[in-house]
Amino acid sequence: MASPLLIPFLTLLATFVIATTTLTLITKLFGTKHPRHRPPPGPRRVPIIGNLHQLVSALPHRRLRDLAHKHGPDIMHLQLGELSHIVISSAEAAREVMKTHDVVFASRPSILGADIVVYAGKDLAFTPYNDFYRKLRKTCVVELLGAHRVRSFRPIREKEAAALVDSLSRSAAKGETVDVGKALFQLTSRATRGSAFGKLAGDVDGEEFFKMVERIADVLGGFRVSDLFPSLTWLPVVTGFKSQLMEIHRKLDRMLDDMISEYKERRAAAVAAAGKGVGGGVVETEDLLDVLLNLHESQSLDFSLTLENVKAVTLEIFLAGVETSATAMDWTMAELVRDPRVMRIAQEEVRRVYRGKHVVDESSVHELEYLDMVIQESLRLHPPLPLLLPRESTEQVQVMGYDIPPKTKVIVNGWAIGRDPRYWGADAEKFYPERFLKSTSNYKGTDHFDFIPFGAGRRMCPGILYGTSVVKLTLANLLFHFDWKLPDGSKPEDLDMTERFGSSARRECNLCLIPVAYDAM
Ligand code: HEM
Repeated sequence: MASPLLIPFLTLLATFVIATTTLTLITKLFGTKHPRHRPPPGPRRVPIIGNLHQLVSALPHRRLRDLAHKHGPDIMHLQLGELSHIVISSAEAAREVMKTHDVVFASRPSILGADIVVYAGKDLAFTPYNDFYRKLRKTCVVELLGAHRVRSFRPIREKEAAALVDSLSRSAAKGETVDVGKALFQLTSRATRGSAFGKLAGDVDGEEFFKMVERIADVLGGFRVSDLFPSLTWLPVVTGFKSQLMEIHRKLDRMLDDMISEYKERRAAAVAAAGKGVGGGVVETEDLLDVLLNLHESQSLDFSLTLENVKAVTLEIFLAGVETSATAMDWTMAELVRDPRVMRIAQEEVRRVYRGKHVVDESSVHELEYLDMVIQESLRLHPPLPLLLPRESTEQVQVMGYDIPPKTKVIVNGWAIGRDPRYWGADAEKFYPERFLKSTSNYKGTDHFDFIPFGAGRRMCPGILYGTSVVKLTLANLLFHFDWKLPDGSKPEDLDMTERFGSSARRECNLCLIPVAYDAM
């Protein structure tokens, strides 16, 4: 006979076995509701510095592409100092970051240089994604960089392009070699100065201002140890980096204050002359500083645009617009000189469209379709900001099936995506503008995410129209009025295309060429 305890024991045992099996089954079936954290793949890291040592020996966008090939062709995790980063290297992953989860990734991480120099959160490019940012962005897009405003600056662009042609014609007459890269940088600087504060009497030293802007661009470019180890607050102090930033900020702030004072005096005089009394009416807007000061004084926005915002945005237009546009033109000219076939087709087009005219103005630039493809192809191979601008996640999210915690820094390798054979075929590295005849990709970045020189989504560059207008008109002038030769009998294929990484990915060597005047008659 069975022990009286045996039946309850067996019942208990059976219940336990059934319960455990059922629980295991349920966990297996529905376990995805509480998945384990699944980080993106990435190379092994070492204590303290993480993967930082793997970025030192090459240009960051190239090194990141090589690492991504090995460890995560779509998305890769890197620990840079104290900060967790993801690197996006495919169009599919870029779409998830800049479209599917655009709001989650619309913030920018804090960067010491930007915090100190660009008025800590009062600007556009480095401000976190918040209500203030959204309102400022809308104002900039509508009031400063929209089609209407960019059209109003057409005379400035045409004047600067004509001045460059004059100066090159003088060099051509003497058979001189010209530093074309430098000339293009001066042109974008002057055109931006004209649009931003063209009405200044000139007392504010333009040269000095540009030198300061260049210094900021240098301190904002690349990866800074002080940004990667934010807990070491003493580091930028002992290295002198912080005081260097403060000095740049103080100087620029003073220059911007002087500009604003001059503007205010001139505007007050104009208002008084119109018999309206000081501060009584809105002065007709012309340049960007005028527009910003009008918005500041009239309080017509649904947020308060402070004088610090005015200064930050003015500064940022120079920071974001001058070097990027000049770099884009420099690369395009270098590619054209290296490829006489493409140069010939582009020149034939512009010389046909402007036949019989002495001046290449903006009236017919929209007809230059081949030149458009040339510019696109150059931006594909040489995006001036190869890693766009850094972003930061604001909440937990999944990208390509991997878990990304909040406050993860995001690097989008637009350069690698633009050269990826998965989207651009086996000849992805070749300069071949005709590929855009068939391609439906364009730099608006909203379709395929395989060509994003201006970024995409909420943080996309708001200066596309402004930038491409300068680039296209200037190049059309260079191609119409001149043929181009390399100095010292160098061959096109010998042109050095080495890059250097800074605030933008420029060419390492200056582009020195001999202009030969073309007789259009
Ligand atoms: C060929 C010329 C240019 C290129 C290649 C370029 C490229 C870019 C890129 C890649 C970004 C980051 C986008 C992202 O994070 O997704 C950006 C942002 C920005 N760009 Fe441009 N840019 C150019 C010209 C300009 C010009 C002319 C201006 C102004 C006059 C400008 C103003 C800005 C600003 C303010 C931002 C920050 C936007 C934000 O964070 O909301 N850019 N640009």
